[in-house]
Amino acid sequence: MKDLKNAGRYYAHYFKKYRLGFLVASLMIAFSTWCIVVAPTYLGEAVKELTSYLQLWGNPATRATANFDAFHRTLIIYILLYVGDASTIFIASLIFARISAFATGTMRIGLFRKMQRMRVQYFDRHSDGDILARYTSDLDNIFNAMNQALLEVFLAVAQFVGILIMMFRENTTLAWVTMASTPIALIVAAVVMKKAGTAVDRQQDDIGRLNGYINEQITGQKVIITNGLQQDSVRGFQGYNETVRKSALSGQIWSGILNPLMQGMSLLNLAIVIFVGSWLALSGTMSQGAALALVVVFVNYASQYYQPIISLTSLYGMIQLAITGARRIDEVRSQPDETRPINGKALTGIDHDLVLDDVHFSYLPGKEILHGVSLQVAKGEMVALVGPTGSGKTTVMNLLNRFYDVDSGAILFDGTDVREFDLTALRAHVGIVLQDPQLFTGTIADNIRYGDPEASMARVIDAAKQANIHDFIESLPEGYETPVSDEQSVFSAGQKQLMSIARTILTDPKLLILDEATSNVDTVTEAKIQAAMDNVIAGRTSFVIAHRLKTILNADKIIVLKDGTIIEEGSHDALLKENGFYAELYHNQMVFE
Ligand SMILES: Nc1ncnc2c1ncn2[C@@H]1O[C@H](COP(=O)(O)OP(=O)(O)OP(=O)(O)O)[C@@H](O)[C@H]1O
Repeated sequence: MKDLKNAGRYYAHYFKKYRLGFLVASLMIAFSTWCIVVAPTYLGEAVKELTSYLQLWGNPATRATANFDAFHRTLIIYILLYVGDASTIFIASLIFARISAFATGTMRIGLFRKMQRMRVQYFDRHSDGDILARYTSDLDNIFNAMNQALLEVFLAVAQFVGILIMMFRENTTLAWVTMASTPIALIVAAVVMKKAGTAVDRQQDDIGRLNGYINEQITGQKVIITNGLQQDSVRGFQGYNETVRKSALSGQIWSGILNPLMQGMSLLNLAIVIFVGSWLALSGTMSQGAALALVVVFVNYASQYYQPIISLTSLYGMIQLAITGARRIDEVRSQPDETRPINGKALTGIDHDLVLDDVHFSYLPGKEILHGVSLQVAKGEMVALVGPTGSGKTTVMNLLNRFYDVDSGAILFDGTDVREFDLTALRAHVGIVLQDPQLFTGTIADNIRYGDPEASMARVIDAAKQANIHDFIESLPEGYETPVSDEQSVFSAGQKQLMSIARTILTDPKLLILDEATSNVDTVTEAKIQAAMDNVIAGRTSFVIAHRLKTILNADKIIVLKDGTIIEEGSHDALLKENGFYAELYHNQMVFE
């Protein structure tokens, strides 16, 4: 029920722009409903005309006066009513198709815009597949439901009300007889729908697990091949596949049972109406023609009466998926945006120092990761963060750039808390080279000027030269215009890393953060990356997160983090002299280098 209310609110938000379209479509539906519920009375009328014609024709005295004029007129009106019904439904369906296409388009762009404003935390806590599914299957489910179900729901409700009104106008007794079985039908429908809903939910969960398994096996394919685990992989798949088969079958049985069940009830109802109608006709209170006409009219109504219920139940699955889709997209919409200070201060650079003052931080409540980290970095200094895995190095980086905010303490640029700066200005001055470099669809030049799309070609080339990647780019047949796509990248990890360093150099950041930039590359590329890093670091205040200590020997200050606390701090030589944790780490590594 809560889901339904939320979905109602969600759709109302997107539909309010299309009020006029809804009004016109509603008028069309009202007219079509009027046509469809009034038509049976004309059929009854035609039967009456035909009976009276036959009576006149059967009597030689009146045979000359018998004619088909009235019968034909009534039949023409009857046909026109169906033409009116079909054409207005056609127009209404075009209007709904238009509204659906525009509304889902707006939802998609709204979702995309929202993603750009949201906190990094959301992306850290949700898998890529889950986020992608909101753009694909959830929005598709919403579109399908809007496109197909919206018109049907409007029509079903209007027709149901229309048929009820007309039946009571025509004959109260037969109207009650037609309606008598409704409570039983509704109870049956509710029970089956509940069963079907549970089965479909289980089916979707099982499909989700199957997809997760496939995704994992595709990503880990090389590990599977090198360990000769192909057969095990197939066996694992069979298990998931079997579960999906079973739950899909159960889902299909419960969903499929509803329609024939309702059709059966509708036929039973029809038989009862014909029986009672004929009994009423034979009881002699009406003329023969009127009695026959009444039976014809009610046979029509009784066969239409269940149609709205049948179409609503057959749309149930689709509507359920759209409600779930709305819940999942609304969940994204209701995520908090990044906190941006009102009238945030401008940041032009770091003139004196950068200070972390007793910083405490936790990703999850009650699980503190950084326990009172304090350090000072003078302008232009290079600081290296080292420490065992999970010690909090990347977390410090996340705070400098305000991907997350501290729980207590502060990060100060020239004495000003980072939370007071305009967020865009802050990010413009903080350059990050990530461990896993990201390339975007476009050309190499586009990728290098990604942070400043207006940058001239001369600046692009200059950045590439500083990043030691210019010669490689020039050696390509299309040079800087070589197409790039992260998905089908033909570049090595090192080449991607160098392009990403060039991208950072081009934005000329005042604070630079390099996260493990030399992992996973050969020694020649490592030397190139090291040289590129030296170029980009020169004269800039910078943090380097490194596992390979050889790359940070010339750091002005090395900070050793362990379990979220700084345990040692100083230059490489000073720390070696201290002969503590860093010295041990360094000597251990040198054995393998
Ligand atoms: N988004 C997150 N949500 C919850 N906990 C997180 C999140 N990111 C990191 N952590 C936890 O915070 C701790 C510090 O992680 P962090 O990534 O800062 O370590 P690290 O020193 O950079 O490690 P590594 O050298 O392996 O990259 C770890 O225990 C990790 O499990």
